[in-house]
Amino acid sequence: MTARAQFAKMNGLGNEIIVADMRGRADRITPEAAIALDRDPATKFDQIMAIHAPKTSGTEAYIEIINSDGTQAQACGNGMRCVVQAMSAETGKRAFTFETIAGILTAHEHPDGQISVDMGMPRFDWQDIPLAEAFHDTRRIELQIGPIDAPVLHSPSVASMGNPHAIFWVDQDVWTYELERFGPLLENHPIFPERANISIAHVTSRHAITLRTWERGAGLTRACGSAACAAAVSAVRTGRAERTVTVTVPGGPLLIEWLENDHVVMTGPAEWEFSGTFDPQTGAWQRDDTAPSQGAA
Ligand SMILES: N[C@@H](CCC[C@H](N)C(=O)O)C(=O)O
Repeated sequence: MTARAQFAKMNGLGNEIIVADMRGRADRITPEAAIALDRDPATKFDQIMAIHAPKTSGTEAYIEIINSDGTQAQACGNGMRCVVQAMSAETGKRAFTFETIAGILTAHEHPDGQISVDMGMPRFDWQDIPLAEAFHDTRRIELQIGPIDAPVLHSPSVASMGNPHAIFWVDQDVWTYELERFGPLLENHPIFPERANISIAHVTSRHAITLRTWERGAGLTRACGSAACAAAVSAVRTGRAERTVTVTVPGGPLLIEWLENDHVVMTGPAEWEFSGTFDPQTGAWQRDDTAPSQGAA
């Protein structure tokens, strides 16, 4: 049996996150372990943020992001806030530089506990998202769902925040749409060769957007930070909003700022729930404060 790794079950506005400490280990979390942890109601999650030893000098850690279906993601804004809170509690530091598969990013914790993450520069070229065919204006692409002559959702903006996003604009309450039905169909639509995160956005003022997201590899979520960033920049590109906007997701509000240097900064909270240890091969786990009987496998 593999030596157990420490983890913290956390959330970022209800985006369910497991922060796993994989530093000093040669092994990785297997897709089977991720799926087993997700299957257990106590550890059900949207993403695992696996903290590995740094690969590049000047960075605190290399962060691997794993969706609940066991696949990898390039970005996770809410998860990154959880990593910052966990590492800030461990080290007393407030500012961090991390590396992910998508590159280097910085983040810091404010005195009031809110955490800002520099999510980097958005990309809009169809090859970068990526799309399966050329669309030279990604503010609005041809894609619809529902009856051909009366689509329920249509003409999304698409953007990459390191990971692929499609934003469908609607004029009414985002809760009136069956995202759980349309999400999986759109996530796996052939136009998205690497699948996509699918959001429904209602712009309620030039500084406010309401958003729901079906996450690639994880499904319906109470919050998706990179989707909030993708919606904010797409709202600016389509003339719907200003560069500073509050994006309200089911879990609460996120402040998104698209800076003049093209970087997108997301600010919001993170919350610790409980800690434990787990086996990165199988997903068998145990709470720190309970007897050894608890946990999967
Ligand atoms: N919850 C995340 C995004 C997670 C990644 C996504 N499911 C993907 O595969 O791209 C966030 O807060 O950004």
